[in-house]
Amino acid sequence: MTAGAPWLDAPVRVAGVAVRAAIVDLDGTMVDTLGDFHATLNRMLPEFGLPAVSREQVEVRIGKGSEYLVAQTLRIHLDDARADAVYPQAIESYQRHYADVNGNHANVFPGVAEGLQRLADAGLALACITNKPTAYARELLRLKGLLGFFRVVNGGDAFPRKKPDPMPLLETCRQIDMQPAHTLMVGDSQNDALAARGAGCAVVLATYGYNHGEPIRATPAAAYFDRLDQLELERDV
Ligand SMILES: O=C(O)COP(=O)(O)O
Ligand SMILES: [Mg+2]
Repeated sequence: MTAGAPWLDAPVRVAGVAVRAAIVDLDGTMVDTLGDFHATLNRMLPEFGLPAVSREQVEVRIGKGSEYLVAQTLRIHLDDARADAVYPQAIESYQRHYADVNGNHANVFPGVAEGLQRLADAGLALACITNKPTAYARELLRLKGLLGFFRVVNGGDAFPRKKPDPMPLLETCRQIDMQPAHTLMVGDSQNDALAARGAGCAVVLATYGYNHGEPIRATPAAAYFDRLDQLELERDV
């Protein structure tokens, strides 16, 4: 082994893939934030004279960023023209309420802290990519005691394009000085898998996340996991 940072010298086999870094999604992978999204939307909607939404209605609209969530929620009761007309005020209201709600109705999924510790102990560099705004993502990770695991946290506003575009993964690999081929994407949705495929990263997917209401096993992945700390991991490959 040559001198230098341990992650440059020792690839780790995770779910059969030799990697030196892992990029981990936030909502639906590390933290169950459905309650935060639900509470925020139900503070926003009455301001526009609209009825409350159910958790089920929110769940299938998570994962493509706040803009998509708000635009699609407005369309439950409004036609496209009305929804487009109120959108600018609605997204402003949503972001204001989200800042207040962030983390209050959210829980870390079982096995996540232990799983991140295991990946870090194996020598992997860790980064977080989410479609939620960076400031909210950092605050949520801090509140849940997970921020310290990550060298970088990039939200949906960090780059001109969001997942499923590969840009956030490619830019994050550059920031942490890793090749995409040596970087594993850990996510919960088809969005994460598409971004990973476009970037040339392998992907593993959580079985407990959101995935827009679709069964996750329909999306090709190196592995599917029920708990992050149960991912197959082998050192010194
Ligand atoms: O849709 C969002 O705001 C966040 O979703 P993600 O953390 O799964 O990317
Ligand atoms: Mg997700």
